[in-house]
Amino acid sequence: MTEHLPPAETHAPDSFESWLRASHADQPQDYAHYLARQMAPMIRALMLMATAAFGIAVLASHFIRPSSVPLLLQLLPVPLLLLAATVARRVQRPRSLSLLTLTCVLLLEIGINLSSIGRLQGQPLVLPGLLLPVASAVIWFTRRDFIVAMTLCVVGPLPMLLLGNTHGIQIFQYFVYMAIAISLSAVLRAFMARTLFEQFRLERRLREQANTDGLTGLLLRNRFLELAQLALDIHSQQKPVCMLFLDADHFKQLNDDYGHAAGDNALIALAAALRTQLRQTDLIGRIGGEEFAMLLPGLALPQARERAEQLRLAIRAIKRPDGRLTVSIGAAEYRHGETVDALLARADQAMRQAKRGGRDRIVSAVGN
Ligand SMILES: Nc1nc2c(ncn2[C@@H]2O[C@H](COP(=O)(O)OP(=O)(O)OP(=O)(O)O)[C@@H](O)[C@H]2O)c(=O)[nH]1
Repeated sequence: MTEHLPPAETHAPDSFESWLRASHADQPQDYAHYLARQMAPMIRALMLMATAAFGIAVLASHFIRPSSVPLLLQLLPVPLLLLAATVARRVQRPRSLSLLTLTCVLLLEIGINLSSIGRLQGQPLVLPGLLLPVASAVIWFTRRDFIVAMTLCVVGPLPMLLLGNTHGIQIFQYFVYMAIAISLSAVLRAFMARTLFEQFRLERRLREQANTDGLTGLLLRNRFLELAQLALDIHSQQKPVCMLFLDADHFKQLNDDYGHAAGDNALIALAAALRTQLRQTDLIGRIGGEEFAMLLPGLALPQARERAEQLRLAIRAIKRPDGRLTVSIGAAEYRHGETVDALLARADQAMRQAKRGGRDRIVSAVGN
């Protein structure tokens, strides 16, 4: 009885869920991590700079114009700020980094408000200037980070302004200063965010190119094996997994008789034929010159052989100058505890047997 195979999905580029959707689609999470990696050193540096500037400003103003708040209390945020900067050195995740930075802004605000108590009017207005550089450090992450950071900048110094002796003109000056600074941040963010995203995409494309074969666009051996091992780890507990090893027949002859370009065209057509049979969970790679491998999660050997037969016929439909393009295929089913290399080696052995048996055929690995 013939079992029905799951339908092949035509838009599943070289799939295993389109390389776990990591290589082709724009990945907001990947991008957030990329940003965190890029921005982390600057964020830490700004935290330290703001801490040092805050400490110096509080000490200096204490000697110039002492406030009624004890100096130690005014300096209380400094160790906490240093702690936040130290923790930030180890943090990689964008959300945690953003939270730490916003905490740093909050601590600065507490310090700024503390140091303003009992001072002459207007004197502490310099300190809110420390907030923007630190708050700006996270505004690239998400729009929400931008809004939270800018709101903190505006709202944080308000107690100092409203409860202190600050007169109306100074409050007005403060808001003009903040409005200019925030507008500037918004404009910078809009342009920088686009540049950073383009750079992220470019770097990712370069990484992908390093993993894919230039001629067929399929995964190269190492990347194929890496992803195949991952797919085995994910799928092999619950369902069978098979590996096909495909090798084009008499390929040297094609090259020798009709030139390398004819051989290249045949390889491109072969890869395209493989792609048309691909499901989301499958994975294909070009693992050698005219050798291809296909991992088929969810298929036991009889079904994998059926799929191999479909592939063999699809490839047979490709014309080469001296006749039909054919492949010899070895099929092997995953055995518990086996590595992907061992599975591939068994499929390879079966393929060699198919060659010895006359080519253009499918052979299953022994022991399956
Ligand atoms: N055009 C082209 N040829 C390639 C490429 N990579 C490998 N080849 C050729 O593929 C041929 C493989 O030859 P063999 O390993 O002798 O195998 P075969 O001639 O296919 O014979 P069987 O496998 O025994 O059927 C060699 O001539 C390689 O030069 C490529 O990217 N483009």
